Amino acid sequence: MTKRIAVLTSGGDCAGLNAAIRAVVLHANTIYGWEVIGIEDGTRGVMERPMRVHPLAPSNFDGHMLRRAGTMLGSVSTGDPFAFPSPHGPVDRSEEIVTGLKDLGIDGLIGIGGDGSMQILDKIMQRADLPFVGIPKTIDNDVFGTDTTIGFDTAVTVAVEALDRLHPTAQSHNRVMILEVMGRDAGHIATHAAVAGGADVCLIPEFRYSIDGVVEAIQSVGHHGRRFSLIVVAEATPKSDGTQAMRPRPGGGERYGGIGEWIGDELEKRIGADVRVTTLGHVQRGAEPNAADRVLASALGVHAVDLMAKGKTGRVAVWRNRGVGDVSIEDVVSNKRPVSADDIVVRTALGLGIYLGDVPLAHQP
Ligand SMILES: Nc1ncnc2c1ncn2[C@@H]1O[C@H](COP(=O)(O)OP(=O)(O)OP(=O)(O)O)[C@@H](O)[C@H]1O
Ligand SMILES: O=P(O)(O)OC[C@H]1O[C@](O)(CO)[C@@H](O)[C@@H]1O
Ligand SMILES: [Mg+2]
Repeated sequence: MTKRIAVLTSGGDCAGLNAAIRAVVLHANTIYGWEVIGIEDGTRGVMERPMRVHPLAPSNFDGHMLRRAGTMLGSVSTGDPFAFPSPHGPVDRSEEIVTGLKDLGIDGLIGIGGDGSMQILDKIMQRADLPFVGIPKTIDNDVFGTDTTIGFDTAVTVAVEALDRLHPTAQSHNRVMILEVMGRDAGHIATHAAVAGGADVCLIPEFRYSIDGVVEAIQSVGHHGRRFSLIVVAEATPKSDGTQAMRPRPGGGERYGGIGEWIGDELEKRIGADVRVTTLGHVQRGAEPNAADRVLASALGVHAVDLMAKGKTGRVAVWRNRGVGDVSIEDVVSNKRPVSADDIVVRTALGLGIYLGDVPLAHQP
C-alpha cells in the first residue's frame, strides 16, 4: 500500500529549507512512490480548521526552489501550542494538532526545525503516536548531535561578506568596526565569521571577557602599526557585568539586541576610539542557500526519508564526520550545543591571536 507522509518547517527560517523539502519529496515520491503532504506554517497548519495542507510533487520543484531562500511552506516561531495565547490566558491547543495529524491519514511526519521546534514536535508526536523523523536546521548551529545545521554555513557567509565590506571602510577612517551577529544563546556564527573575516576580537556568550581585555587587544593591533580593528560580537553576549543587553518588544517581552552598541560606547569612553556598530540581523536568514547548505539539506532530506522507510523513527537525521547519521530525538531535546573551548574554530581563533575572553587555560595553544 502506498505510504503517505507529511513534511513541515518550524522555527526561524534559514537558507536551505526549500532544498530540504525538495529532497524529501523527490526521494519519497520518486524512489519509494510515497505521497507527500506539505503542512503550511508549521504546526499551525494542522491546528487550524480547515487545515492548511497541500500535496507536494516533484513538479513543484521544477522551478527555482532548490535555490530559493525562506520556506515555501511557511514557518511558525510564536504561539507555543502547549500554552497558546488566548484572551483568557494561555491554553493547551496541542490536541487539535494531534487530531489534525491523525485526520491526514499519514504514516509519518518529517519535521524540519531547530532545538525549540524539536521539543514541541517531540511532545506532539508522542501524543499522536505517529512515526517522526527530524531534520536539523537553524542559522544558530545550536542543535545537539550534528556537526552542522542547515542554514548555518550560508549565515556565516553573509556575516563574512559584511566583514569584507567593513574592513576597507574601517581602514580608510582608522575606526573600530563592531559587527553584531545572531546566534541566539550560542556563538557559532560569531566564531566562524571572526576567523573567516579576519576579526581582532570575538565575543560570545560562552566565554567571559573584560572591556580591559578588548582594549588591550585593540591597542596591541595598534602597536603593530594597524590603526583600525574589527570586532565580532554574538547577540547574546552579556555586558561585562553579566547583565544582558535586551530590546523590549511592543507587545511585551524582549529580545536580544544592543550588545554591539554597549561595547562601542565603552570603547569610546575608555580610549576615545572612533567606533561604528553594524547589527546584521535578519539578512543572515534571508540569503539564498550556498552550495554547502544545498548539499547538506539534500543529504539530510534523503536520509530522513530512508530512516522513515526503515522504520528508524523517533530519530533526527544528522551530519557527522562528512556523512549522515541519526540520533534520538530525546538526545536532541535534552542537550544543548554551545561553542566549546576545544572547538577547532576556537582553537584556530586563539592561534591567530583573536581575543575571545577567558577561554579555559588548558585549551590555550
Ligand atoms: N510549533 C511551534 N509553534 C509555536 N512556536 C514554536 C513552534 N516550534 C518552535 N516554536 C518557537 O519558535 C521559537 C524559535 O526558537 P527556537 O530557536 O527554539 O526554534 P528553532 O526551531 O530552534 O529554530 P531557530 O533556532 O532557527 O529559530 C521558539 O520560541 C520556539 O518555542
Ligand atoms: O525572527 P525572530 O523572532 O526575530 O528571531 C530571531 C532569532 O532567531 C534566530 O535568527 C534563529 O534562531 C536567532 O539567531 C535570533 O535570535
Ligand atoms: Mg533554535
